[in-house]
Amino acid sequence: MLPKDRPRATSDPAAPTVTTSPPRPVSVPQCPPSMRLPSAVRIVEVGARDGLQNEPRLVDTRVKVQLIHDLVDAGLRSVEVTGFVSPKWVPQLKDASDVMSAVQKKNGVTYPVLVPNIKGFDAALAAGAEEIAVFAAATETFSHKNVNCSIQKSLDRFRAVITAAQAHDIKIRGYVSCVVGCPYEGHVAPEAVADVAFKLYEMGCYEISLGDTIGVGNPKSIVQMIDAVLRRGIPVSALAIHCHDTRGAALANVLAAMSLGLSVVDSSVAGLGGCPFAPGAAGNLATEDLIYMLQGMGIDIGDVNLEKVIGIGHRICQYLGRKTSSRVSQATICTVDAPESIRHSTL
Ligand SMILES: CC(C)(COP(=O)([O-])OP(=O)([O-])OC[C@H]1O[C@@H](n2cnc3c(N)ncnc32)[C@H](O)[C@@H]1OP(=O)([O-])[O-])[C@@H](O)C(=O)NCCC(=O)NCCSC(=O)C[C@@](C)(O)CC(=O)[O-]
Repeated sequence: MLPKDRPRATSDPAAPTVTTSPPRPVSVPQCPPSMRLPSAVRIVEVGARDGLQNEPRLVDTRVKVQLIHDLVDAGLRSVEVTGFVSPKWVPQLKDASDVMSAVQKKNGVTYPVLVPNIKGFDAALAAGAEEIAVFAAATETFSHKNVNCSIQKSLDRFRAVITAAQAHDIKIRGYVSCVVGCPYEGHVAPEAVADVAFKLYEMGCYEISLGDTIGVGNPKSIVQMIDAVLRRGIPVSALAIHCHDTRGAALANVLAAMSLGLSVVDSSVAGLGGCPFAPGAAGNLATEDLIYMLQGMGIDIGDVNLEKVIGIGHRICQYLGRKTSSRVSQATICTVDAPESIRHSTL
């Protein structure tokens, strides 16, 4: 209100009445509430599976095994190895048994593998898997495109897989794809995600990874979706976030998820990846970028060596003949002449 328009407190009967209310206490500007972020985060590295499954050129089995060994050597403690899926559907992973048998497992590291049905479970078991991941979708069309059946049918298959896995003391992780958007159906209702996530959790998945498969989420839609999942009854400790970086929002989305208490984050070295049945989906959030952010914020991610992960990303990209998607990695190349502290460490 401009001064000339301000109501005048005079005895002029034409003047607007000014009601005087008791003085209000001076309000001190509040600092924005600080985000209640978890003090520790577990990174689930999915580069060897999600990262490579969409590569057009067949990757040599030895290269995959070396990649897995290197990632573990760099300090990552959950490294997804491969998928026991139909080779007709995903030819890149047809060497799943060979990769799994060649991996030299280390104590304290988990090596989950994707399993779509009992056939895949039997093969994973024979290859020595100790943790599997089943994968459902929040939309019918994506479910058909990815696993050739309805959501309900896929859950029925997973029930059989989970029962068999439990009989062998094998841990089961669950994925839900298309948690905010679907390449075929568009917007996805948070409640639809919550339904599928809860069914997987109820069946026995110890952790549910919520996948923004095509990277259309933003911090607001991610929070709304997770909120619906939490309200459905899954504890936050049983949730993980899996963001593809198609539109550059993956890191922001991870931080939004963490602000709700999520402390497990999937990522892929060099940002490799994408689902073959999700057209337009780019790679995952780059592990290098995630490490840089979390270490810089003082969040405990274990003894993970960023420099080593950057090196692994460069090597696998060189092999694949592609450019890394990791911004941290790109920045490291740009600043080769800069002081060591700027090149490699978090500021
Ligand atoms: C589910 C099926 C098998 C159904 O596929 P289908 O064609 O309906 O299966 P089927 O039972 O009719 O079998 C067809 C053929 O595949 C064989 N077969 C059947 N099962 C297996 C198996 N497990 N391992 C090896 N072979 C198998 C089976 O033996 C048969 O061989 P044939 O008799 O014709 O010679 C197929 O659709 C499939 O394998 N889909 C997997 C797709 C996939 O891997 N997608 C990528 C992973 S999901 C993802 O990336 C998203 C995620 C997890 O990262 C999170 C996110 O970002 O959202």
